[in-house]
Amino acid sequence: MEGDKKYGARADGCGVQSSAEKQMWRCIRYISGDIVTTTTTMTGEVLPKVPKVPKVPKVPKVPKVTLLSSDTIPGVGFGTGTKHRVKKQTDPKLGMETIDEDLVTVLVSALHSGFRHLDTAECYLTRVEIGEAIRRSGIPRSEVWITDKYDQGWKWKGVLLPSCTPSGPYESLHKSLRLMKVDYIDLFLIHGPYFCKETCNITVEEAWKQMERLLEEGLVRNIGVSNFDVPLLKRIFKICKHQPQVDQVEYHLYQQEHRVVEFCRQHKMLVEAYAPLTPMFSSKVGANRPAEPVIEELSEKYHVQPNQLLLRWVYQSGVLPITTSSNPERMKNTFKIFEFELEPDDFARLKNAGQQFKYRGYFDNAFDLDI
Ligand SMILES: NC(=O)C1=CN([C@@H]2O[C@H](COP(=O)(O)OP(=O)(O)OC[C@H]3O[C@@H](n4cnc5c(N)ncnc54)[C@H](OP(=O)(O)O)[C@@H]3O)[C@@H](O)[C@H]2O)C=CC1
Ligand SMILES: O=C1Nc2ccccc2C1=O
Repeated sequence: MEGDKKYGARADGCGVQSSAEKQMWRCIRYISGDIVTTTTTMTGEVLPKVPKVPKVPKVPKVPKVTLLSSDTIPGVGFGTGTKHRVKKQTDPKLGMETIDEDLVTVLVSALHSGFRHLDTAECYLTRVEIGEAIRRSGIPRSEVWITDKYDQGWKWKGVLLPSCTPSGPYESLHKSLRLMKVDYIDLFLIHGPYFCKETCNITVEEAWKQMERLLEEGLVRNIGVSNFDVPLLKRIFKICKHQPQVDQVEYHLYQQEHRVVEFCRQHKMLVEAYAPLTPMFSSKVGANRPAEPVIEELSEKYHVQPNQLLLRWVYQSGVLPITTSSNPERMKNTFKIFEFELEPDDFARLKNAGQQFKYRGYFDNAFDLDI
């Protein structure tokens, strides 16, 4: 038809497309979030360069752990707190809404190494990178488990820091969905135990009711806590309609958290371990600590590196490790932990050696060290 010749092909593929029409369709695809390589609009406006969606590499199979809710969570998590949090909080060019490109690169690398479980929190300021990295990785959102945390404010080394969302978890989660550009979170935790007038205006019971509302509205798939000792867990159990699925705590050879682990086992809650590699760092725990020779001997016996031995010990004790690294080789070598098993005697030797020394890197004023 005459008209078709003049204006080129239609979007349904009939005839020949004019360059203006091609550019219009690229432009529409760009605006709708579809990733294309064009850098200019029809009017010549320069768009930011957007990388093509990469091919998702084949990755090792990671076992999943079943929660009381019946949801299954990948057996090792990749954290965006600690070193990543410090960078985001201290670089004046970065902030809650500003993307740290280096962290997005780290996260895409972690996803392409095989991690399908990412850990963030309101106060890490890394929510924005989590959402961006998942989109750039080419991995469907539904295949990645996101854990996020409500910031109830902190008492940290004698300094009082107020909550980022004084009205509670409900507001925090809505902020999170906007920053990540996702429509649900897999697991939402109350980050810490500091419910007091100086840090936030709500009680832990009020916060839990807001968590339950988020669950009932389908905006979060699971709810839980972090850094909660038994007395605080009992307060939740006293008032809850939906019980916590998870308690994320510091857990490693030198901090075995017997009381919390026992309570969680009784209530079918999963314990997650942050800072699982702590015994490797003499800068933290000091030199010549009792587990050192055992870690060395058993790393040789199992032909693994100390980080793999420590992560395996955590996993084999029924606790899900959350680790992190900026180094792609270290990311990849994490998955070796699912390829070997510590013999019961070796597991016990590590456990017993660890119990000869106590070290807590976080929140020593919130826990009783006399375990
Ligand atoms: N709920 C809470 O209150 C808390 C939660 N968390 C969460 O847990 C996550 C993990 O905690 P984190 O203490 O960082 O965990 P880890 O114990 O896994 O320590 C990670 C550190 O170890 C280094 N590392 C990793 N592999 C090796 C190796 N093979 N040899 C030497 N060094 C290595 C990494 O540096 P490199 O990049 O050089 O490899 C990184 O700095 C956090 O990111 C956060 O998401 C953490 C603290 C508190
Ligand atoms: O990753 C973390 N680093 C921290 C330091 C202080 C309080 C909480 C955290 C984290 O969750």
